[in-house]
Amino acid sequence: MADKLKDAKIVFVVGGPGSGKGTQCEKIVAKYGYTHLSSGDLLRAEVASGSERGKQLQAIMQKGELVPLDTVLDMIKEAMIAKADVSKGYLIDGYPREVKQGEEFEKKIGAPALLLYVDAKAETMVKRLMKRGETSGRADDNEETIKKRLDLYYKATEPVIAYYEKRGIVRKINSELPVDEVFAIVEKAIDELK
Ligand SMILES: Nc1nc2c(ncn2[C@@H]2O[C@H](COP(=O)(O)OP(=O)(O)OP(=O)(O)O)[C@@H](O)[C@H]2O)c(=O)[nH]1
Ligand SMILES: O=c1ccn([C@@H]2O[C@H](COP(=O)(O)OP(=O)(O)O)[C@@H](O)[C@H]2O)c(=O)[nH]1
Ligand SMILES: [Mg+2]
Repeated sequence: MADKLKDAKIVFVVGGPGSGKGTQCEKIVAKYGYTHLSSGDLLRAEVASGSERGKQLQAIMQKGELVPLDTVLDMIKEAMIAKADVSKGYLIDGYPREVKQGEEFEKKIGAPALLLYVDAKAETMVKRLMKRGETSGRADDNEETIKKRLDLYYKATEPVIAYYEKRGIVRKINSELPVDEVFAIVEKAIDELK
């Protein structure tokens, strides 16, 4: 376990593609000063750097598949350590994607205090992503890749929620509501942590 991160407050933010994880994380950062680390954003930054590794990642992400576990975990850990002296807590957004990723995270970094489960209907998520795709420039915001991301979410990521539910740290957030109403529920869950 990374020594610097021993006492870090860790929140996993899990939900389907386009469920609103990033939107809620921004609001948590503004109010609580947490450090927001989106696994997808970290991967996209590597792609944008044009590195050899980035090129391999791009091919995987374009297909809506999962990048090897160690790659993502190393990136998250590095980013966490870089903020360890100033961070009030960490939002780990879009991770774990599968139970194994959660187990590895806990071995190498630490245990989450809370899992925010951002929940919206498949139909809602597809609609939001198609709209976002008009302006996001994200190579994976297209109909075909969205479908694959959704399938993988239900198959690989939903079991993560069941896994942490057994530990009693899951708070389910209905993200069908308007953003501010969703955030009011999120606030309650974060406030319970203090
Ligand atoms: N009506 C409504 N729209 C939302 C809400 N949250 C997010 N959206 C919209 O849905 C789209 C996707 O939201 P994101 O926060 O990017 O979703 P995400 O879960 O981070 O998605 P990925 O980056 O694909 O993992 C955005 O264009 C938002 O404007 C919400 O609570 N209500
Ligand atoms: O831990 C992760 C996080 C993301 N990804 C890849 O990055 C893409 C975009 O992830 P993000 O969380 O940004 O968006 P989402 O798929 O939740 O809409 C995914 O489809 C995966 O290909 C991955 O492989 N492992
Ligand atoms: Mg996001």
